[in-house]
Amino acid sequence: MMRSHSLRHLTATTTTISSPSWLPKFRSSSGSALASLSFAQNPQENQQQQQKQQTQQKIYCDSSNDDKKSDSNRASSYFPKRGQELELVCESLAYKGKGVCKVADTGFVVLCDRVLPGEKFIGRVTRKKGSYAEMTKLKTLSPHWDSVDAPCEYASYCGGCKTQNLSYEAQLRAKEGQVRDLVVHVGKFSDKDPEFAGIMKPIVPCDIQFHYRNKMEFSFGPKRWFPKESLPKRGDHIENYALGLHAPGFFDKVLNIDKCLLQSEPANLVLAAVQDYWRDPQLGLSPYDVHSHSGFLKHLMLRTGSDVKTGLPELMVNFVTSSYKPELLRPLVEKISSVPEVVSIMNNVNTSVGNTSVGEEEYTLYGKSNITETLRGLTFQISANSFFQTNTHQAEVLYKLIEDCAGLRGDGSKIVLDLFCGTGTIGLTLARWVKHVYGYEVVPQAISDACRNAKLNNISNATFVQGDLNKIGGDFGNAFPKPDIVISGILLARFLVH
Ligand SMILES: C[S@@+](CC[C@H](N)C(=O)[O-])C[C@H]1O[C@@H](n2cnc3c(N)ncnc32)[C@H](O)[C@@H]1O
Repeated sequence: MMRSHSLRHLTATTTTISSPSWLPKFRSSSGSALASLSFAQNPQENQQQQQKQQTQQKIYCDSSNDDKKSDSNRASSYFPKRGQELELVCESLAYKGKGVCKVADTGFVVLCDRVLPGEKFIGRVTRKKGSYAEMTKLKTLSPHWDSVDAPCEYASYCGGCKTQNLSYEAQLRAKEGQVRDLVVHVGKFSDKDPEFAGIMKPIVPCDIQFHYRNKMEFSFGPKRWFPKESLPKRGDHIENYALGLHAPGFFDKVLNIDKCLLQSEPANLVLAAVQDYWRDPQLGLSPYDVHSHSGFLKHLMLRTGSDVKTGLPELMVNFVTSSYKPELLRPLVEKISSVPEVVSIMNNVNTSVGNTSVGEEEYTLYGKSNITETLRGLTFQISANSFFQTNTHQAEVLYKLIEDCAGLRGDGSKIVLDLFCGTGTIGLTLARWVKHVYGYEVVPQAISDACRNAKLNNISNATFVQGDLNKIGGDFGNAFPKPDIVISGILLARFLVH
């Protein structure tokens, strides 16, 4: 890792955006000052697991270059037909949790949802996508390694979680593989480079695997979606309407759920209270239909923060509706406000036909218009549409890691540039150690949150500027002194290399 006088790029997450023209301005002269943070690798790889992987590779992967060449030749001439059934073995997990499989003898790549590394299964080809195909799983023939019982009753078909039946250690390894692939193939770093370990940090597992999410968004829908294996039988009583999470890959299919293991217990109490009441015909509430664009209730967003003084959870409930009709929501608001943790009930009105939850107008129906959270000893006010790291517990760990990687000596001499700063949380947690923080972000509300949060924490050495970083000109760097540390919360690894 570079010493503090050279420029560092700290990457909290990696995402594809094009490299803007101004970036070279901020590259260090040595060109290698990179501290990329990755939540991706378990350093204590279990030996047995490695053996399993090696065995599996022998069976399913071609490792020699010659084999790869002939594989790609065979793959280019082979294409499975739509509807064709194939017996495959999942080799690894791709981004978003799809299983990567190769058709025997051809090397042709097929992606399949809900299969896990090592699992042998029969699947049906659903569509062609460029040089690969997608399929759905029909039947598992032999289970994957590291199989565990998923604690959530909806896990096998809910779009919210895809790998709950894979042990946490295996999930970490899969994520590590994905980040490594990005860093190597997109970022063009060599994992053979002795300095690679300094570029891609080892994964830091989270101590809590459930009830960690501080924000969940559920959708309302006119019809409940059922997976094939649990379709209702003739004569079954089926409640109308749905409130829950989407079926994987479908914006218009809502799986009704009463409880989500990702969110806090108080958030589950609110979800249960809404489920219990919103269908009451006397309320006259209707779910929004994404096809006919009729109906009132679009989304239910639940955010959990904590009271700064007591540390106890505090909750924001945000109803996203297609029009402003507060009288329709009043009975629900009365019921939900009786949950002691609820301190804020908001209404975002979104009249567009899109599925987004950010309203053109926002109203406070009960209590305050934001909730609070504490991070690295600072207090943050979070409004309905503010970006805030969704795992507060792990954000604490991540931000500590950023502080450590930045190697700040606390002499107040450094300039920090916090790109894609959201509500400014990373920059603000560093502000106490540096001369000045400059934050850039496209969402105006996030910028006003950042400014408010700076004030709230008596931080005066931070400047936040609203703007689209994809559209800035060559004079961008004139707006602030040459930075010593560049943080980018949304970044393509390639960005960092050249
Ligand atoms: C993943 S969030 C990270 C926020 C912050 N760095 C943090 O860790 O809390 C990414 C942020 O990038 C912002 N963003 C996305 N595209 C942008 C662009 N073209 N210009 C400026 N900001 C952008 C988003 O609005 C969002 O707040």
